[in-house]
Amino acid sequence: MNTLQLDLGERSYPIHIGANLLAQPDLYKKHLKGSLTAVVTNETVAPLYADRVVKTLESLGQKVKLIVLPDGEVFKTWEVLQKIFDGLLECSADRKATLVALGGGVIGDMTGFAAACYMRGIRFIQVPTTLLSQVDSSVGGKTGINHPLGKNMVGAFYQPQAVIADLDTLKTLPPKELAAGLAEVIKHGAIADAEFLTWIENNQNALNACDPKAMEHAVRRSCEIKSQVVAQDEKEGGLRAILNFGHTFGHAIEAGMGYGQWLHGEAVGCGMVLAADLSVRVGLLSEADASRLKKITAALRLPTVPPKLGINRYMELMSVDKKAEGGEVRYILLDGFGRAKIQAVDDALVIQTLQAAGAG
Ligand SMILES: NC(=O)c1ccc[n+]([C@@H]2O[C@H](COP(=O)([O-])OP(=O)(O)OC[C@H]3O[C@@H](n4cnc5c(N)ncnc54)[C@H](O)[C@@H]3O)[C@@H](O)[C@H]2O)c1
Ligand SMILES: O=C(O)C(=O)C[C@@H](O)[C@H](O)[C@H](O)COP(=O)(O)O
Ligand SMILES: [Zn+2]
Repeated sequence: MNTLQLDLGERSYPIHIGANLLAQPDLYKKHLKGSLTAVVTNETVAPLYADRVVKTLESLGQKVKLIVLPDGEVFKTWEVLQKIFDGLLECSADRKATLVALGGGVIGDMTGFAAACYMRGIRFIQVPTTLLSQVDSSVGGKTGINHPLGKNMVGAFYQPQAVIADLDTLKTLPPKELAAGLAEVIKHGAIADAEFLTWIENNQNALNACDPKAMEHAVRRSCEIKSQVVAQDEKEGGLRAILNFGHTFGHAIEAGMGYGQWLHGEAVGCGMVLAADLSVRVGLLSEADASRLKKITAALRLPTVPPKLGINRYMELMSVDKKAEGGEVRYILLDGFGRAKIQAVDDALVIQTLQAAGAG
């Protein structure tokens, strides 16, 4: 097992990465305060892994409440969030209760938000079971739900007590979900570590095959990169926005198509290809590098051609991006691999990117 530390002063926490971690009581033990733990999961993950986690918590003397939500991005809503509060109140959870988020990014984001809100804040532990959630969403404390008009529009920065990433859970992940997670892995290489991007390029077969050694490296290096960024800028005052590379276009695809039609990672994969093209138009990135990123994205079985939502619709959807300031949308661009920057871009160039990609 590898353990990284996300340094955030009194909100610092460990990120454990390794095989067979779900059933290790010691990893949960010191993060529990009271005698009740609620495990929040979904209908797909519960039959696979809930029993193991519940039994482990019970072995620590915890009373365990299992809260099973419907599965899907389309359920990342107020109504479904309410089911977590219903479950907590049903078992009279008090302020010492702990939530365990067992699942992918949807479960992690919603459970974290519920933890931030319930009685104005209780503890929670992230137990990510998708590649995407192990390399990205379980780390850094962004929690929340979607709004029909925009992704993750309602939420809170709220850090977990610990992240327990059991690499064995990836063995049951469908190939499409594996690819979605690889999009955020590519993102980490593209924005912060050119060598890591080359490693991804050279290990594409192992990554596509979910090879355990390749997964271990992808998860560990991604968590290192993300932790270093978040430690410097927890609440996205500046630097943290680089983690949003590909997301301005990607979130527009997700909301525009209807949540769940394109997986988050698929939309981000395609969004990164568009953001790289925009970086070329702005004069920051070479055409050769943009084309290399597109090749890597395609090789990891991610879409590189955006859906035809229409140019105006894209511009409308992107105008609600959380990075916008004073009505001006700011994009994450690549200034070469391993170097990202945030800047406003002339609409005309964005439109050129969308038109050239066939988004119109
Ligand atoms: N908070 C953040 O920093 C952050 C970062 C990236 C993405 N996100 C959010 O995360 C979400 C996407 O996360 P995701 O890609 O994990 O999607 P997800 O949570 O929908 O999980 C994907 C699918 O895999 C299933 N699943 C989960 N674990 C499994 C396993 N081990 N075996 C088999 N099936 C399994 C789920 O039930 C689901 O059907 C989006 O809502 C996105 O906005 C948040
Ligand atoms: O942690 C971050 O910061 C990120 O931007 C990571 C993204 O991969 C993630 O999708 C995040 O949820 C997007 O945040 P948002 O603020 O654009 O909703
Ligand atoms: Zn993302």
